[in-house]
Amino acid sequence: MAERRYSVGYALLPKKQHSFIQDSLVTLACSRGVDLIKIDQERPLSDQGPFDCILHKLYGEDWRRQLEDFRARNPDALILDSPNAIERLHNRISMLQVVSELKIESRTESFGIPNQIVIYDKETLFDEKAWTRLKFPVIAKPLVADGSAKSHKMVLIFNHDGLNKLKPPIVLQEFVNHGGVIFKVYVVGEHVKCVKRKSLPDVSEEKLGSLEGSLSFSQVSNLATNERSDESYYKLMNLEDAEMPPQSFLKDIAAGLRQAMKLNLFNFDVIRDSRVGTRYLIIDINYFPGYAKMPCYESVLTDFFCDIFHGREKE
Ligand SMILES: Nc1ncnc2c1ncn2[C@@H]1O[C@H](COP(=O)(O)OP(=O)(O)OP(=O)(O)O)[C@@H](O)[C@H]1O
Ligand SMILES: O=P(O)(O)O[C@H]1[C@H](OP(=O)(O)O)[C@@H](OP(=O)(O)O)[C@@H](O)[C@@H](O)[C@@H]1OP(=O)(O)O
Ligand SMILES: [Mg+2]
Ligand SMILES: [Mg+2]
Repeated sequence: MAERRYSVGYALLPKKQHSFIQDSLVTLACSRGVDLIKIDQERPLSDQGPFDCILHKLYGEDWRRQLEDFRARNPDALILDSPNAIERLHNRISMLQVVSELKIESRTESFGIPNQIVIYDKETLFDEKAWTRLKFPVIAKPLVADGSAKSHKMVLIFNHDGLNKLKPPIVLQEFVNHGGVIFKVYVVGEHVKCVKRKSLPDVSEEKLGSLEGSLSFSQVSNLATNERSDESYYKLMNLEDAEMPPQSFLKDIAAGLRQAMKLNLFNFDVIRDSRVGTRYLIIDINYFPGYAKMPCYESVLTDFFCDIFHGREKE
């Protein structure tokens, strides 16, 4: 008897579709019984399908309503991931709150988030009392992380002079020296893959006093290179010497975040505190990141689809 095939309808913006829906992924998934089918965003979702799963990275009330309608009509189908769960990541305070509440068993490593405060208005920005807990340098990040270019615009603030050009609502997060390397941990269901990326260089205490008020930047960790083979990338960015955090530690954090956030598709950014080599800080969590930059993304995603469909057969 022919093996049951599964259909995954995807709804992505053009840039995302171009980067994520590569022939290599479609072909491999198809060979494993999973058909990736583009949802026509010009027509109602209810007129399309049938789908065993909807994979999406779209926002807005109309799309949310269509997904709710789809879920009501197809209670056994999967939605990856639910808009309610994704919403937590659109605010840089609620995004990291889940990390602060995470408990994992770890023998030597510890983790947390950097000291941070949220500033809703200019008055608070210049109110010294609001500052008692933070020390310079700090990174000013837009409070809203909604995928817009604006939500990635950051400013590294070295002293009070740098506060003038900030526009609340923002999060002010202590800049923690971490040796210029960031660890991006990609999560696809139970699959966890850590890669190294270029980050901001350390800021020495001595230099702090003489630095200009601030430095603006955006998505420093997203430097694309032609060949994605990690060895050459790590050499090019001289990242090869940076030691990876223990995989079991990252898997425990990934599993804890997945359970707490009820998300399957995300990555989280980890830096190692240069002052304490076994202390790791989570500074950012992203829904449905750039998986195509992850080594072997085709097999990881295809294995995940098989897990969710065949795993359900065993239920
Ligand atoms: N608290 C911090 N201490 C040190 N460096 C930081 C800190 N927060 C951010 N950075 C640096 O700034 C970069 C961007 O920060 P963050 O990841 O929060 O922004 P983003 O726009 O959400 O990035 P992404 O493209 O990963 O979504 C990080 O990759 C890291 O290099
Ligand atoms: O496509 P890219 O490779 O830039 O992926 C980036 C992704 O952009 P896209 O979803 O619009 O594609 C970003 O999404 P928004 O926060 O802007 O929603 C965010 O998830 C980054 O963390 C991803 O970079 P990565 O963490 O994987 O390095
Ligand atoms: Mg980040
Ligand atoms: Mg981010």
